[in-house]
Amino acid sequence: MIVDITSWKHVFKLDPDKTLSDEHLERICTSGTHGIIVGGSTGVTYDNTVDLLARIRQFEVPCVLEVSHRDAIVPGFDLYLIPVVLNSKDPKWIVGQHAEVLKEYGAIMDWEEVLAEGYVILNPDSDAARLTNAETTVDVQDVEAYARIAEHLFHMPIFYIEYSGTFGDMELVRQMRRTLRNTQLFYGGGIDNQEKAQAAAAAADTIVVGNIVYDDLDAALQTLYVVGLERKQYV
Ligand SMILES: CC(C)=CCC/C(C)=C/CC/C(C)=C/CC/C(C)=C/CC/C(C)=C/CC/C(C)=C/CC/C(C)=C/COP(=O)(O)OP(=O)(O)O
Ligand SMILES: O=P(O)(O)OC[C@@H](O)CO
Ligand SMILES: [Mg+2]
Repeated sequence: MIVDITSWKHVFKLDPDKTLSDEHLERICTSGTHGIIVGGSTGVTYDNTVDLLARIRQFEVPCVLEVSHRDAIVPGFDLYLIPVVLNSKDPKWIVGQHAEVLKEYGAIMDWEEVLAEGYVILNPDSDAARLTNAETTVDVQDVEAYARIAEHLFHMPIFYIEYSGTFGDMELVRQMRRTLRNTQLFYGGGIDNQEKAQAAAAAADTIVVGNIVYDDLDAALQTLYVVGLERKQYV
């Protein structure tokens, strides 16, 4: 199944490197969220990705892989999201890793199942920022330029403002929504209650809820209400 992400308002991001009980996984997957992104910046392996995919596949929710490591490209996901870190100071995270992988898979890939994500990583204290050597000292004009590069130069379907681990600047997110025409705006980082979910959902097209799933599942499920998703039996 190839999923249509353009209607996604809310997704959970599950990290193969973290532990989630069967009961909690069921509550997430049957919550009414529009999709599950499997991904993380560190500790993601082929084995822990296969394991998480198999567990999620017990449920009907769309499940996509956000590729973060070449050794963890697992067949069987509905779609593959490929991060391109536009504010990285190291080309390895913009095209380098990608070129290495495409030397191996390029000729046999089904491009219909792959979407590029133009990332801007803005929390300097996150693993993702450290790993990719992201330039996080940026202003609204810088981020706007990245948004235009993503949409108009690279024709990327997704522009992702990433504050992983902390709640970001919603005025900046709103401004990027005004700047983008067709590219879909993802926001992720620090959404850990209804109020923050409401603010992020008002600013971005799609909100991504990650860490709170592991820290406080009930709070994670509360983030669904504000995007108008149905209350399910476990909430
Ligand atoms: C055989 C088969 C199934 C083929 C399918 C086709 C396919 C998918 C081919 C791959 C094509 C391709 C071009 C792949 C690129 C491979 C690659 C390794 C790219 C590099 C990606 C990248 C820039 C990774 C850096 C880390 C990053 C930005 C990850 C994104 C997710 C993210 C920020 C998670 C946050 O992590 P988390 O741990 O939750 O947060 P903290 O930072 O706070 O810890
Ligand atoms: O884990 P949090 O801070 O919710 O961030 C979600 C997601 O954007 C991480 O890639
Ligand atoms: Mg991590």
